[in-house]
Amino acid sequence: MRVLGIEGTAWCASAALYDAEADSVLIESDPYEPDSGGIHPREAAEHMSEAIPGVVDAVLTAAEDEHGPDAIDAVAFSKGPGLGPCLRTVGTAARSLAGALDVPLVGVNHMVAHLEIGRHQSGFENPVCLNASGANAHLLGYHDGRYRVLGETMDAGVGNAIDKFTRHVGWDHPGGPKVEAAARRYAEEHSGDLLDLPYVVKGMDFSFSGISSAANDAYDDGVPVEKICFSLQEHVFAMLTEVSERALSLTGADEIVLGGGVAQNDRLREMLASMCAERGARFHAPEPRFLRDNAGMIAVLGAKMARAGDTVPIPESAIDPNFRPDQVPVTWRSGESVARGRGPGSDADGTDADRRGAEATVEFVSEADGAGGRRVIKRRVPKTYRHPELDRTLRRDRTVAEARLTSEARRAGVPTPLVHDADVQRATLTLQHVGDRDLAAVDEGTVHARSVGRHLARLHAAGIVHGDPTTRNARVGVRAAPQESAAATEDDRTALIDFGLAYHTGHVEDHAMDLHVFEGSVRATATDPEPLIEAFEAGYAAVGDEGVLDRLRDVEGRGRYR
Ligand SMILES: C[C@@H](O)[C@H](NC(=O)OP(=O)(O)OC[C@H]1O[C@@H](n2cnc3c(N)ncnc32)[C@H](O)[C@@H]1O)C(=O)O
Ligand SMILES: Nc1ncnc2c1ncn2[C@@H]1O[C@H](COP(=O)(O)OP(=O)(O)OP(=O)(O)O)[C@@H](O)[C@H]1O
Ligand SMILES: [Fe+2]
Repeated sequence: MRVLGIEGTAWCASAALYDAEADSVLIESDPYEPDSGGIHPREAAEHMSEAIPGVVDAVLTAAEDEHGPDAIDAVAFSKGPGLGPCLRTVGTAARSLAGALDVPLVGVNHMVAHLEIGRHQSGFENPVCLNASGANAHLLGYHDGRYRVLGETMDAGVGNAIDKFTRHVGWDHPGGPKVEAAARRYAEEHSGDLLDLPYVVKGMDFSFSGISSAANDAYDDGVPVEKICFSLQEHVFAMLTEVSERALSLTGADEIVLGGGVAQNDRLREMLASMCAERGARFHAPEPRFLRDNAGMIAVLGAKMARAGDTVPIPESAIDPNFRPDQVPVTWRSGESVARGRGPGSDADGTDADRRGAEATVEFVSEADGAGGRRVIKRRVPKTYRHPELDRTLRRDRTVAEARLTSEARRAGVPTPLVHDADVQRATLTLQHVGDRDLAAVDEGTVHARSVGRHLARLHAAGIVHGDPTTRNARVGVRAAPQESAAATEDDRTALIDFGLAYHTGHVEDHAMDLHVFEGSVRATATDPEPLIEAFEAGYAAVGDEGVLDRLRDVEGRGRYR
């Protein structure tokens, strides 16, 4: 099968020929380069109208010269997400070409194409996928016929966050490669001294708006631009690597593929490769021509979809500027799930064997402490992928936060482990052992999910957010609560752990994010997530503020393709 792909979601007018038998890809691209500032949608669309015919013609001529007039079996195009005016131009070109050649048309999701090219090349079966592109940043995992969004940016895409700073400094678009070059110069010429910038992760979600503004302010205050570029990269890429590691830990997957234009950055690839090497996970990043926007990835996924019969009649081939990756029915893969690694005895099964979380190693010890209770020793081990200064700060701050807020949460009526000892220097906590297993390892978890809802509502009423309430950070058992109260209630069967990302806040938005993080983890790990989510929300509503649930709907509905 040979597929002609067309891409033009924002800046890159591109056409490609994918020959499935030879597994070869020919790509012709014509980029739009704005004279000043960022991408102007109208200019970008004009560029598409001018450039698409040329790149399509080049690819079609090459195909027909080699294979004759019936060279093409299907036409695939980027249906979204992207800039509406650009998508419409490309859609029109694709429809007329499919009509003229009399072949089927395939409508491809651009973000799913960014990740499928890595899966195709690596041969990995069930990777977690990190898409680091201009307008987006998200982690995806396959589960039951869809790519679930395990985590994503709550505001700007990662490339856009970097480009926002370079625009402020007056550099031309795209800014990413210039930031990379400046950061490399700084690392070579200086000791790699780091500027402290906001570092914001919430479970597997993250935010870049604070860091872009802080970088702009630092520039206005006279901090050398190379130092800001270096520090921007160190913070932003460490955030992406941390959430990727958390996704591996949560799902039990042991493979990662990377996609998107920002993935051309050597430092990002280096951090991910080093994190994976430390965990014993496999890592793949395609070569640069398949990372930045290109029609090659559209043609490759188009061929898989066409082979699965997933073509679209021309009247139904409308573009969708807000097309999310989790809306795509994945017709070209079978039913396996990214969370397959959670059978008994595996690291993610949540029963009691020493384990490695995303941040820490956890050792289970039987302590002769009079009460005969078991303990866990949690060590936040240094992460060699991140800058030593950033690593020290994060490990110290999180150890302190965990010790303090685990205890405060218990005083607010939420079952949490007793903190026996905190060694801040070594970033090590000794905690009471709670529960028999993680909620993620339980098949019938609705009772526990309801309790997690009530627990979070109590926490929020006390002005605390958990920051990482996942199904691996809820421990369940006949009696998971530490207190020996006479009558154990239903809520005593579920305890919350891992308060390293917890903080004090009364903001509805922060409370809603806690709910969003929990629901994301349920969708990532549960076979049938909906009953758990319903029970969780009912539990929250019974104790907490309905306004937070309204805000949750708002968080979920926000279009993030800006
Ligand atoms: C929807 C679609 O139009 C959009 N496409 C897109 O964002 O183009 P892409 O080629 O994936 O990524 C471009 C971004 O990639 C950044 N970039 C390119 N080279 C870079 C480098 N060496 N380091 C950091 N960023 C880099 C650019 O600054 C720019 O922000 C998307 O995939 O989100
Ligand atoms: N007090 C405890 N009692 C029983 N089990 C625990 C306790 N603390 C941790 N564990 C177990 O160890 C695992 C990892 O611990 P924890 O979540 O605190 O580490 P982490 O590295 O921060 O993990 P992640 O960031 O992946 O959630 C938990 O999922 C749980 O199975
Ligand atoms: Fe892209």
